[in-house]
Amino acid sequence: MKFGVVVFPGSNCDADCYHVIDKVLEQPVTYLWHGHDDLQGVDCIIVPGGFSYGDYLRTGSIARFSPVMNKVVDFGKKGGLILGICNGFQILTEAGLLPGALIRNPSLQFRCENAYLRVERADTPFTNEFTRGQVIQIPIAHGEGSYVADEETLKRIEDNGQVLFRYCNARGEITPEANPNGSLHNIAGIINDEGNVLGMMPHPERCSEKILGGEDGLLLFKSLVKWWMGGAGR
Ligand SMILES: NC(=O)CC[C@H](N)C(=O)O
Repeated sequence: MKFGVVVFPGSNCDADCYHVIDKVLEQPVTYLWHGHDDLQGVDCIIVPGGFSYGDYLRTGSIARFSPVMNKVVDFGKKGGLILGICNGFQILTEAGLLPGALIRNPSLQFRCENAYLRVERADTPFTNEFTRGQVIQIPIAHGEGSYVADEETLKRIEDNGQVLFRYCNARGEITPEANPNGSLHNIAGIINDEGNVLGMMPHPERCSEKILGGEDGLLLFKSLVKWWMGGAGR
């Protein structure tokens, strides 16, 4: 299963994602330069975290106009697998591949810490290696990670089961105290209507090896490969 990691000016988690795919997951991976519009035949695109274009104007709002993003949007609309992490999630909402928006944390703080997440569904290409209701720990690192959407959109994504991860406490309870950034409904990650595009604020690539203090993130990458090898790729 061939992965592509998009690189914008200001991306800073691109090499971490590449490393996990290459050395831990042991799958083929290539970088996709923002200025090119060639997806190199990849099966899954990762839009990594960082500060694309310095977060000017609004996070993700400039990156969304990069030549590569035209192809990423086409790919997603045709059912291609896309994973947007942190700034990647922000870019995917700006590009219209995911509903809602990420705004500045109400605390006005850049939050860099471990967060507990509850896995809401285990029947998707991104979460089949987890169990439903599983509590996992994944680091967050962002200043603009507060998920918002209008009431109608929020109801639609909840009714459709598009929320895959919610911030919770160590016991898996969804509480305001466990919410690091004021996201509506404690939302940490959502998929699109069709289920092939995931955006999440926490960083699975930062907890995919024991030496980094945890491997919960690796299950997400493994889910993609399992789903692909299980028939989706043929
Ligand atoms: N780690 C990241 O991707 C940072 C995300 C974004 N630039 C923010 O601060 O909100």
